[in-house]
Amino acid sequence: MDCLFCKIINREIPADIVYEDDHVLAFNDIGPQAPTHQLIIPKKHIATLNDIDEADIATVGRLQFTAAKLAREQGFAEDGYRVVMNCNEMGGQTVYHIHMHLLGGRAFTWPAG
Ligand SMILES: CCNS(=O)(=O)OC[C@H]1O[C@@H](n2cnc3c(N)ncnc32)[C@H](O)[C@@H]1O
Repeated sequence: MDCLFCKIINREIPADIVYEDDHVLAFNDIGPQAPTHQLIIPKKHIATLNDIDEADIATVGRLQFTAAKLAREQGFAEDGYRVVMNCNEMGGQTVYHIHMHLLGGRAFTWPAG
């Protein structure tokens, strides 16, 4: 699979991993946009949000559950944080393995750019 994030899951490419379980991996983003910027990805390769099917519902929910867990563990759950998932070109997606951005440690504006 020529997928950057699958290569990280398989440890073919290094990453600063902050969480892992049977279904989900989380690691620090290489180009952080906040004091904390981590990516939470399913171990199952799903290219975009449009490719999610009924069988993936629990897995996608695990991304959000993990985001809240990481926010609590890193001390910004109560202050507040941003989670973002981008879909396809106009959504800004550049890595075609779905992932939830967890951004914390600063205030975020709305609407997002
Ligand atoms: C523009 C948003 N595009 S995106 O929503 O598709 O997000 C992709 C994210 O992956 C990050 N990224 C790319 N390569 C690596 C890597 N090797 N390790 C960690 N993070 C990476 C980018 O910095 C980017 O924030």
